[in-house]
Amino acid sequence: MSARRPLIAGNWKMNGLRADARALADEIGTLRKNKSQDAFDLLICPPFSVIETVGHVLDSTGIFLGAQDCHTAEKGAHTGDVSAAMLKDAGCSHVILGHSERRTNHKESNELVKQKAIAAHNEGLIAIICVGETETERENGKTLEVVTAQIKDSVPEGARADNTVIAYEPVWAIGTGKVATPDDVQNVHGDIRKTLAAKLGQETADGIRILYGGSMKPENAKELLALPDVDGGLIGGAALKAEDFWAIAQSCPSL
Ligand SMILES: O=C(CO)COP(=O)(O)O
Repeated sequence: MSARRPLIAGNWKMNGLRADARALADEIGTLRKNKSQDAFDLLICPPFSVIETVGHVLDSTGIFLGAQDCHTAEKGAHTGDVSAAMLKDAGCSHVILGHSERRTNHKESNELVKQKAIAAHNEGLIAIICVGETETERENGKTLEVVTAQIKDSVPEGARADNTVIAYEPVWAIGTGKVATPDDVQNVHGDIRKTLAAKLGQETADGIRILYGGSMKPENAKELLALPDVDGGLIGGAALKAEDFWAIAQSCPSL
């Protein structure tokens, strides 16, 4: 079991019109309000279009609000993009960066993810930096090599426990129902922490939370969240159902 306070983060991806988003946030907020002594942090990352709507609903629930991407620049001629300053202004405390859906579909490099993380840090946002291998990389025995390179090259030198979270999301496990075995997850998370320690110093690495993401559900959450280097989850599909998201959070070991 980890000594770090677990973070259960919902990545809603491109889901949620205003009425649905409001209803879902309200359901989660109500569950949270009934339990004020939780041994975990909760975070919801809705699409840009409903950030403010969800933020209003979450007000005074203690649930953190985040976004799913940001630009490297503070402002300027970047049609369609949103800056870290704008997210902060809209009430966000966190931003997911380098999700595999962006690394793949938008050709985001490690260097770009790092520049986005620096932009997020400059605005006082917590960057959730995603890493993870593809199925082919895994089959070729390249998991640790790929993830180590992603950590080395996507995490800024200024990363600390209070401004950075890592999410290990094996690409082949996202939205597929396939989940990495607890042994594999612990092995990769342990390796990520070693890489962070070499890059940032042992003490900093010890405090940084490393989340697992990829088909995390109420049925498998307890076993995953009990692993020594798993400090929470980044949840996709199951975050769109309040009771499943809450059940996952309830699976966190108590501190
Ligand atoms: O990509 C994910 C979270 O960022 C995981 O998605 P699923 O939980 O739907 O597999």
